[in-house]
Amino acid sequence: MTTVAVLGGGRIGEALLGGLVAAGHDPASLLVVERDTPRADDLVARLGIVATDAADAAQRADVLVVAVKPQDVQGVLEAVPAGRDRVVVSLAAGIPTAALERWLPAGTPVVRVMPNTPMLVGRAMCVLSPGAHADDDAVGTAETLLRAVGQTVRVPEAQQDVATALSGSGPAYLFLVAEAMIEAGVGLGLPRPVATQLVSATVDGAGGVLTDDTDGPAHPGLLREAVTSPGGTTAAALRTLESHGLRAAFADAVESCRDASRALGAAYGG
Ligand SMILES: NC(=O)C1=CN([C@@H]2O[C@H](COP(=O)(O)OP(=O)(O)OC[C@H]3O[C@@H](n4cnc5c(N)ncnc54)[C@H](OP(=O)(O)O)[C@@H]3O)[C@@H](O)[C@H]2O)C=CC1
Ligand SMILES: O=C(O)[C@@H]1CCC=N1
Repeated sequence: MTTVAVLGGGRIGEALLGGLVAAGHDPASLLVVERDTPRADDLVARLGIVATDAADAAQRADVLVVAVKPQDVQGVLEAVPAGRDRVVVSLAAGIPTAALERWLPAGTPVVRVMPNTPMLVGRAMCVLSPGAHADDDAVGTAETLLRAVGQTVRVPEAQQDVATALSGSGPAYLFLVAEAMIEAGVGLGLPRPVATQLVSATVDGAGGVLTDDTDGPAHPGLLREAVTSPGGTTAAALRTLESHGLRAAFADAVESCRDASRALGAAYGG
């Protein structure tokens, strides 16, 4: 079984490790390098994986996953000794493959990936772009790993910033919408557990309908129309949302996110 080492056992590192364990990956082949010792101990206790240091991880791993904050990536990678062949998969927002390659031993195959936290439940969207030394085998290794925890798609690296703004950060937008709906329901008198159940099931169900391609790809506009009876309740709600500029807010938010990712890349020579 492929030995995977995750450098950084924070939120996305845990989502990947937890998703891999849930998908049946042998926990003994999953290594984590996490400088926060209580957190590392907690991951070991809950997931049955192995905590180790960067040198040991680099020696043992077939795939080295970078899951630290963008500003920590250079330090983590420069501590990786040259040695055996391995694929480096970076989950860091904004950091270009050219920068990753500069910080790694010459010729290291690098795959830049924008994942998202639904990894934890096997429903990630992972957007991949290969670096200069990543051949089809290297990209295939990354895809095989990530398909255990969701879907993958390859894009040219120039599209990674927009991908970050849709699928990487996107779960946060949807959680905010869910939170706002729950609070609205509570404000109108529903008990919080009931409001939470109604909204969670609605988000899950709507997602299921949107991704069901039995009759071809679904169109969200048509699905919305199917809920909207002429002169009915949904039309009243949608009119209110449009009057508050919901579409423009999303367009601006996605652009701000794209720009933030682009600025990170620019800071590292991308
Ligand atoms: N969270 C998300 O939804 C997504 C995150 N990403 C990307 O994933 C990366 C990680 O994000 P996230 O998981 O949210 O961040 P976190 O801060 O939750 O996790 C990073 C972890 O790595 C640890 N760490 C940092 N440097 C080292 C080191 N040298 N050795 C060992 N451990 C180290 C940090 O410790 P300490 O707390 O002490 O710094 C922290 O526990 C980022 O680059 C982000 O852009 C991508 C897509 C989605
Ligand atoms: O907010 C961030 O910077 C990271 C990248 C995408 C999701 N979370």
